[in-house]
Amino acid sequence: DLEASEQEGREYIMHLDKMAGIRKNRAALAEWAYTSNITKENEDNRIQVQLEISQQEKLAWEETKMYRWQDFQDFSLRRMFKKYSQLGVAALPNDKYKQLMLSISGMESNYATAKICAYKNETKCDLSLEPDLTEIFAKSQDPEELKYYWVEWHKAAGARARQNFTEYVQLDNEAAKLNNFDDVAEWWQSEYEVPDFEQQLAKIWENVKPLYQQLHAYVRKRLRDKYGEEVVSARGPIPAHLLGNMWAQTWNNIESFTRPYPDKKEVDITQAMQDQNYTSLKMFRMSDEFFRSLNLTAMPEKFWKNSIIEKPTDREIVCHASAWDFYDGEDFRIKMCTVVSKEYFKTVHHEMGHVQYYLQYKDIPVVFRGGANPGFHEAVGDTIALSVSSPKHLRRVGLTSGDAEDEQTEINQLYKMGIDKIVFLPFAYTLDLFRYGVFRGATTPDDYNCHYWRLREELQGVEPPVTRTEDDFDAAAKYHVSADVEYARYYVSFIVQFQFHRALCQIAGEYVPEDLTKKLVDCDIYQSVAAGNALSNMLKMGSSRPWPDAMEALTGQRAMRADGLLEYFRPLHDWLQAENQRTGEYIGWESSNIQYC
Ligand SMILES: C=C(C[SeH])C(=O)N1CCC[C@H]1C(=O)O
Ligand SMILES: [Zn+2]
Repeated sequence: DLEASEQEGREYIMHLDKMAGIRKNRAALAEWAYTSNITKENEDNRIQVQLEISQQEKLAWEETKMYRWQDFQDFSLRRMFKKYSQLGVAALPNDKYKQLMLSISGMESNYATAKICAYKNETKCDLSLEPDLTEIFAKSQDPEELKYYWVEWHKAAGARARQNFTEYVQLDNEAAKLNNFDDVAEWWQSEYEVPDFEQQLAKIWENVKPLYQQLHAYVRKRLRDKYGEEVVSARGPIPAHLLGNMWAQTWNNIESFTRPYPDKKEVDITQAMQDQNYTSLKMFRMSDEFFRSLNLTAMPEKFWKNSIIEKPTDREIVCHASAWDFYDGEDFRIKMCTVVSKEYFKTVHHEMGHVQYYLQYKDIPVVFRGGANPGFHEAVGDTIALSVSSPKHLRRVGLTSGDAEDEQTEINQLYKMGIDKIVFLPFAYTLDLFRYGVFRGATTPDDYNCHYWRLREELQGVEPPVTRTEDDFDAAAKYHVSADVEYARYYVSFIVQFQFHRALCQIAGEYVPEDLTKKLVDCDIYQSVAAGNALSNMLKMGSSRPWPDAMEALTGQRAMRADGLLEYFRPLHDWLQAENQRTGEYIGWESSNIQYC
């Protein structure tokens, strides 16, 4: 009868979940071994382990089909079976599975080991993306030098990945179909468990676009003031290499010469950290201390022992920052090539946020050890970093003596946050709109680069520094495209983190709407146990319930909405509109004169 089989089902699935934890631990260890020491031997071992594990997953998957779990009464039990009823890439036959793994690791190792020759010094050809090119894009204000490095990197990491990427699309789509999806786009979107996910992304963009266009217009004017009409036009897109970042995804490195009130003291914590002899470890210790101040969980001993927080000198590793769960309840790690700078301070918090999520949900079934949706996992660390980057907190930890709060300082602060958070949204939206089109076949290999730049121009209002052709493949010059990592999660994160931040600030008594002494922009939840407990209650849920339930637990809202972000930046939006009116700057952009299709 149903009762007995439901009880049998429970015993079976709990056993299967335990075995799945052992498999995921083994897979993570093999992946860690490869990405922390890129050698052919470690790549072969990783693929060998993945193949063996996929066989075991297939057997487990066959067994789940013996249970009529759809009829079970217990919500969690049904949800566990539902998740285990989806096999994933292991549904591919062995040879195709292996081919898919090889094409992805081919792209990823190319990206991780690509070396560039120095500008005006062709004999020095050992520059890496991290830390070398990252540093150059953060500091250089020479358009020709930036153009050179932009072109070289996109050649080495983008064009060279085109063949592998084309193969990966084909094989990953086959895997999607074996999982009853039309294509990978539908598979990726199923992670968000809402039928109108793509419409929600579009709606949010419509809400944020007016603010972005105002910020874009202001920045273009300030760049034209600096580089001249020849380099930055009055009504066109902004050349992508002048925005302080290889992908123009965040513009915080151009703050020093574009901020609204330049005579106000600049808040440059990179300089302060270097002056105070900060080390990478100190940044990690400070982040850990912030989480502990909220009554959240301290990083365990193994974390400090096993993590790799600086680039090794004796081997090649994947430097792109990552946080790891080894699914045994005690081994959690971060791997990143930290440099003492404001950007990496933010990334440390971002990665520590992932590990805190792992710690909060480590005692629930393995299958539920994930973000309520992928965007939630990306939002935890950033939400904490919104408090850390407040002038109040930076003063508290001695990283800035900054002016007392006045209207101009506040606009400078909101501008600093805006060129990090607002400008990121059209970039993130572009990256997966592009890939949705590729997986759906609307974008074919001979349109890859043309469609990529068309979206970049339409949504971000940026243009390539030089002519592009289909010999190029600029999308893969971004880590997540070369590493098969979905990107809409960051778009979601940059929206929901402001809903989380607002809720936590109210719980901490740091934000009271209409109370000018308790403004959202000044909120710092540091040491608020009440806020920490509320955050913990949401994080402990993992993916055991649909994400609107998790969102409601913390914020009382059940929908992802731009209103948190728009409320936070309201004063900046008003200021930008007035400033662009004053200067007569054209809002928006006409099509580019650079040939890319
Ligand atoms: C830091 C990580 C690892 Se999950 C990352 O990839 N991020 C964090 C913000 C956006 C995105 C990027 O770098 O493109
Ligand atoms: Zn992340």
